[in-house]
Formats: sequence, C-alpha cells, structure tokens
Amino acid sequence: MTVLDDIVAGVREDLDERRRRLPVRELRDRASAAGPARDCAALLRGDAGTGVIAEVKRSSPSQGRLADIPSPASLAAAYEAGGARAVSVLTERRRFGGTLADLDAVRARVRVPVLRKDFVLGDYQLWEARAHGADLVLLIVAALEQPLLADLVAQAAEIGLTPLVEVHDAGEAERALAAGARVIGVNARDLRTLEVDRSAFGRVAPLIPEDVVTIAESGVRGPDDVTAYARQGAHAVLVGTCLVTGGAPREAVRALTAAGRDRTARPTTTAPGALTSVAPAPGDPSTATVPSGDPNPAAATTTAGRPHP
Ligand SMILES: O=C(O)c1ccccc1NCC(=O)[C@H](O)[C@H](O)COP(=O)(O)O
Repeated sequence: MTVLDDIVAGVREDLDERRRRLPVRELRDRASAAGPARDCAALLRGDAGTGVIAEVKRSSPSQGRLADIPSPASLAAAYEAGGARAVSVLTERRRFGGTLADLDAVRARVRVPVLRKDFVLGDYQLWEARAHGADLVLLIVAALEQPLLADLVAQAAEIGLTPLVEVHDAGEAERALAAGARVIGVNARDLRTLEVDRSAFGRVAPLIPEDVVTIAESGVRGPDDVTAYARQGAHAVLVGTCLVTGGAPREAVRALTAAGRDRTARPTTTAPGALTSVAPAPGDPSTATVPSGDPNPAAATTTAGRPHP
C-alpha cells in the first residue's frame, strides 16, 4: 500500500461518516447560501510574476507535526497582507490536522480566493467545499480513475468551483488535460513515495498548453526556488511547510512574491508528445488531446474515459 492509498482509505472512512450525518441535499442548500465563488483561473495567472498560494498546514505525512496554528484565520490574514494570490487550506484531518472549520474561518477573514486542499473522492466533497466558502478545489489525478476525474472537473465547474488538477508526471498531465483541466498543478512530491523532485515542473510544464494555468506545488524552501519556477514560467507556486515553520508568514510571503516578480513566458514544446487540449462540447465533460503541431482536430485521440495504468 502506498502513502496515498493509506491517506485515501482514511479519507473515505471520514467521508462516509460525514455523509451519514449530513445529507448532500442539505449541503447543496448551504452551498447556495454561500454566495457565488470566483472564477479563479485568471486570478491565479496574474498580470505578471509568479504568485504565491500560501497554505495553512499543521502536519504532513512526510514531516509529522509542523505548527500548531491556533488561528488559521490570523495566519491567512498574514498571508494576504504579504501579498498571497490565494490561500490554501488543508482540510484532511488524520494526516494533516485540518478541518472544514479551518476553511470557514479562513473564508470569513480573507478576500483572496481560497482553495480547499483535500483528497476529493466524490461530488459530496465538492458541495462541502462550496458550502464552506472555497473558490477552488484540488483534484488529484493519482487518486482518481479517469471517468470520475472528468466528472469531478465538470461538476466542480458547474458548482462554481475552479478545479486545480494535480499531476506529477507527463502521463498524469495528459489525463488532466483530457479531463478538461484549465488549471494544473505539478506537484514536486510523489504522493506514493513522498520523494520531492523539484525538476518535475520543468519536465511536465512544457507539455501543457500556454492557455492552461500552471502551478508549481511543494518543496519550495525559499525565494531562490520561486525564482527558479518563475524562470520556468509557473503562474503560481503552492507553499506550505516553509511558511508555517518560518515564524514570520507575512514577510515570508512578501519575499517569495518578490522573488517571483520576473516570470518568463513558459516554454511550451512542439516536440512529438506535447499535448494540446481540445475544448469539450458544452455539457460534455470529456475532451480530447492531440499532439501539438497536428493542425487537424479531427485527428484528436479521445482519452477521457480510457482506463489508466
Ligand atoms: O506534504 C506532504 O507530506 C504530503 C504527503 C502526501 C500527500 C500530500 C502531501 N502534501 C500536500 C501538498 O501538496 C502540500 O501541502 C503543498 O503542495 C505544500 O507543500 P510544501 O510546501 O512542501 O509543504
């Protein structure tokens, strides 16, 4: 069993329990009362510079306890004051020490978009995310079969959430695009082994079309890492550990944001194997990928719904 399998098994148990306590129809009512979410793709892309998505993270499977964070709202306010483009809130309880109450508290305090960071396995968690005020929701390709991934991308958009679809390698990026992702996070951390490889973004991002927003996730230790990602064209970086352990979150976010000031246009490859996304027909969550350079959309190979390894 991998670390990811183990996390997902716990998440599933907790989710079943919440479902028993609160029917989805009630969640939907709460989601309607939460007011509209923002369309975050353009906000995350920003005008210039690599932005910072700053994370509220108490613990992690890779490093155990990181910080107490008695007031997630105060931490998020410090992130916002430092110039964070968005705030990420880990709501997974067992391994990360997060709760939906953290999401409520952060939502109530900041104006920037808020990401619900969890291991989403079905639409119930999308409704939860919206009911608790999230604008964005994380969908992890490695945790989802392709038909479910495509479904959740489409449903998230219908609910008004912007799905941030997380990948770790080229094959997962292909699946994300095939599912219709418009915002893709390349996680340097392999969720099966917890190994961090900061070169993952440089390998995967050039395969992603320029009109898709790209986020470099995990393993950022300080400004130099942000500068490196900015040179590779990342629209934003997602940072947790170094912000919650550093002791001065507002100043830290400011320094990371300054380091990302000079973003270079992302080099996208036209080599065989590069991917382009093809917009799905309205109401059709599936989409297709074609090798870039092939001008004939009719040559598209539909990959949505395809079983994955
Ligand atoms: O952080 C972990 O150890 C981890 C392990 C298994 C699954 C997910 C994990 N983290 C979630 C994240 O993606 C990070 O919290 C986020 O990218 C920030 O990373 P970092 O700056 O390295 O804390």
